[in-house]
Amino acid sequence: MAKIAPSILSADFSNLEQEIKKVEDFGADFIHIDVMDGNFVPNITLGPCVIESIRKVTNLPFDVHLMVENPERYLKDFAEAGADIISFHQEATHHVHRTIQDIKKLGIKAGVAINPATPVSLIEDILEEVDLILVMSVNPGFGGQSFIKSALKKISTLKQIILKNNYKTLIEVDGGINEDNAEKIVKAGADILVAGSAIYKSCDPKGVIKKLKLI
Ligand SMILES: O=C(CO)[C@@H](O)[C@H](O)COP(=O)(O)O
Ligand SMILES: [Co+2]
Repeated sequence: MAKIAPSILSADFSNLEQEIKKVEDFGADFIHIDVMDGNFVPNITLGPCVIESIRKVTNLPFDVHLMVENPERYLKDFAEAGADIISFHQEATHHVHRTIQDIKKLGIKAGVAINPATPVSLIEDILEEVDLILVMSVNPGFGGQSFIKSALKKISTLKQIILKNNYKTLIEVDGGINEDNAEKIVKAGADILVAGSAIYKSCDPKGVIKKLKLI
């Protein structure tokens, strides 16, 4: 059974407390928080002060997805604001291994995200070090895009390497996930599904979370 991480990027930002409590009541496992800097991606979202505020409204773990250049500059700020997992992009720093170690030194979990065009081979050497790999199934920057099918092959390749080597690394998949394609994604090897618009833009978010959790 996959764990579900609703992305608040598609939530009503004027009412974040209720939007977070709602998905917690409906059985969400994490809150996925998309941080965009207008540089690594062509969109700007939120920073540590918003995370610090919403930290008070839920006990769910905060899964912070950094879509920022040189993420190493902000790790301490996000950890202090309440992140439980920080994932940064392989493409956004020269120092992937060092950045993983720096996140772990802050006492939280470390994830590495890869864009649709980034091959698994580029993160194979750090797989054992990292708590999760965040496979992007859309180009990062916006919610509500369509799932890129080539992610499925990437997920199964990753899963085979993880199983073969007995690594503990989890696979999280992010972008364009809905009730229609979730089964294929979990079959390919996903452990955590991020869903933004499929949950927050639905008239039955409770039903969507329930269905995704049963896969
Ligand atoms: O990181 C991102 C987008 O860059 C995601 O977390 C999206 O927020 C997911 O939204 P949907 O594709 O599920 O609408
Ligand atoms: Co995300």
